[in-house]
Amino acid sequence: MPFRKEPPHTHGSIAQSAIVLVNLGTPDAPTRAAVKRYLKQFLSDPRVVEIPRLVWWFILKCIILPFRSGASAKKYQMIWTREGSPLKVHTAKQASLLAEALEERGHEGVQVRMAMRYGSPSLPEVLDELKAANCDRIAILPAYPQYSGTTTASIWDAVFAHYKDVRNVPELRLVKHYHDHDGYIDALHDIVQAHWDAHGRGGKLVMSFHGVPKRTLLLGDPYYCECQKTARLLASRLRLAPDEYVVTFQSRFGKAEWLQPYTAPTVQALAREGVARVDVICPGFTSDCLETLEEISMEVKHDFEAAGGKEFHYIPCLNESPTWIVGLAEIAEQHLIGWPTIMSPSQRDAERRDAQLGRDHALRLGA
Ligand SMILES: C=CC1=C(C)c2cc3[nH]c(cc4nc(cc5[nH]c(cc1n2)c(C)c5CCC(=O)O)C(CCC(=O)O)=C4C)c(C)c3C=C
Ligand SMILES: [Fe+2]
Ligand SMILES: [Fe+2]
Repeated sequence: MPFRKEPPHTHGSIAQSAIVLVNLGTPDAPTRAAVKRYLKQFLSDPRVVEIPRLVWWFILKCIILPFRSGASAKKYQMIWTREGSPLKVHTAKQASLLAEALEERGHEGVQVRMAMRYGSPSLPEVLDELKAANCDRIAILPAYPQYSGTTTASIWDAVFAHYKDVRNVPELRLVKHYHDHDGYIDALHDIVQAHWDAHGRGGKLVMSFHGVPKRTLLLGDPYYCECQKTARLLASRLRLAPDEYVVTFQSRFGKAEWLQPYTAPTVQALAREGVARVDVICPGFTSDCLETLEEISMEVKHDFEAAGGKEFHYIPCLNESPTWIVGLAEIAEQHLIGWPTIMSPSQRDAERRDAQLGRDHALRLGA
């Protein structure tokens, strides 16, 4: 197999470390054409839709893309901001705040980038850019706290596919999950507590996670269990009794059964049982996006009120909350261990001397 052309190895150059914060992706614009392009790439991923390729290709091309693209574009128009899609805006800010936080914690020269699994900036372009910046150690940090084959592993597929025809592959670290990490749970706790301090407290805390087909759980995907563990840890940090919170799953796609209970029917049932106020948080989303700002804050709110509920409080995602940036830095730091990102001045001098020796050696070789 031919390998991609790359510049000759530079003897004696000082390799850098990098972190890539990878999120799902989002359309480039809230238009039918852009949403169609995005959905086509997303829904063609065999990790996301597992039905036989030819059958799915037909359904996607003839039914899903023609009908869903326009409807989804209208939803994106409702949440779009002047800076762009909320998912991308928050992920970009998180990446830049993470770089600052790592620097404050004494890490030198760690390049932090955001990338999207679908859409832009794409993983391949970001990984190429890091290669050009001489990054020979890369930690891939998915924006998903809970591992799922449908999301996390799909990022890994894209990373492996990218390096398949690269000769000099960097050292890679893949963060699998952080659903039970103290920094993540603390950040969730602070967001809920701040909301309660400002707006009082409802009768029930609904923790709504993105769903996946139930079949994936039966076939070994740990996603459901990781969501349950996050919920349990958050409830315990908030000192909630079991009857004070409920775990639900949203965003069902297609006709198959997904993880249950579904969010919308659950809040409707709560309203009918006389729960006047619900507080809803989406702990599996680290950035606000279409699924939280439109589906939860608009559609599910409407369902709750139509069933007789009085007050629907949506609690925002972690976004750029200060405790979350600390949490992200702690998670990143655990995966930087052993990489020379913190050096004493004498270690730094030794590294520079060694690089010079490498360059002298290269000159003697005529390289
Ligand atoms: C948080 C983790 C996510 C999992 C798990 C997940 C699985 C999953 N999603 C779909 C189908 C769609 N998801 C869509 C949007 C969307 N999904 C996530 C996250 C997870 N998805 C996010 C963050 C977003 C929002 C993106 C944004 O631009 O804001 C969409 C597109 C929107 C729409 O048309 O409704 C689809 C479709 C499947 C099939 C799946 C698992 C099998
Ligand atoms: Fe999704
Ligand atoms: Fe949705």
